[in-house]
Amino acid sequence: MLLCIDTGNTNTVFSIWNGERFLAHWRIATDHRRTADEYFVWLSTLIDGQKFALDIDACIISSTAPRVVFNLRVLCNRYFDTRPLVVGKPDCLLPVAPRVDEGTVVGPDRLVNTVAAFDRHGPDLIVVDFGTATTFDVVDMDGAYIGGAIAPGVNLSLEALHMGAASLPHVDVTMPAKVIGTNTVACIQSGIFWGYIGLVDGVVRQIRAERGRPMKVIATGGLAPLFDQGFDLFEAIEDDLTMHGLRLIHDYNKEMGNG
Ligand SMILES: Nc1ncnc2c1ncn2[C@@H]1O[C@H](COP(=O)(O)OP(=O)(O)O)[C@@H](O)[C@H]1O
Ligand SMILES: CC(C)(COP(=O)(O)O)[C@@H](O)C(=O)NCCC(=O)O
Ligand SMILES: [K+]
Repeated sequence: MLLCIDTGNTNTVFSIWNGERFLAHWRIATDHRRTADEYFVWLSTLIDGQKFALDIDACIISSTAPRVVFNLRVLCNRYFDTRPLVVGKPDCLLPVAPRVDEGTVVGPDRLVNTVAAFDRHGPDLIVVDFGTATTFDVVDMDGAYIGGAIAPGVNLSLEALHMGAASLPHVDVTMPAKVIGTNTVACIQSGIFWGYIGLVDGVVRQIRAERGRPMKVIATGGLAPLFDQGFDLFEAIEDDLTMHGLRLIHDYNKEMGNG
């Protein structure tokens, strides 16, 4: 079985692929101090509640938090006796190389999303990922990542308001009933919700104009459904996009005789 690990700046998701389908998805807060032993205790406890044995013989990691990778590598080596593929490292092959400015280290999550979206939707796409940051990844005709946009994530913006303004409380993101808020919480919710609708719409519009093409928009990340309530911003919402991409990249490396 293949263990796919997707580490974002906020959460890390572990998924188990049995060659045909994902058997489980488990989520833990991202913390670079967590040791390989701690990961394993946590995984073993979760596996106890399942109908399958934890029989891992391959691992692939995508991490937007570089410091976490060391302990994840140790986990794979020590407990599963495998050398993990780490997306973005030279020894992990990608079907198509990104075309960006020399020296740019593209977020591995963006490379993985690109591979997954191209596989499912073909060429000429914009992938929007609502994670810690809200990212826009542009996928070219041949499936290459060719750049995009990075905006602060929804929760990061809410947190920044609370941190920077003495009288503003921490507020949960939701779609407000009205645009004109009549109390502080409703005002913040309106600013964030309608602000992000405008942000996504605006960035997509500008990318399409720059490319001179319609381009499909695929959304992923926990907050994507919130922004899809009747606005027709996205062609599809796929919460398993990153995991699908990790599996594809693993299979591609295997086909190429790598690892
Ligand atoms: N279903 C959800 N509803 C509300 N907030 C969510 C949901 N899923 C994730 N979040 C929040 O969205 C932010 C981004 O989460 P996540 O997609 O896991 O980010 P990352 O991949 O960068 O770690 C976090 O603040 C998280 O708490
Ligand atoms: C933009 C990101 C912070 C998004 O990370 P996430 O929200 O998934 O934690 C990450 O993709 C990253 O660190 N990128 C490096 C710069 C780049 O992609 O150009
Ligand atoms: K992300």
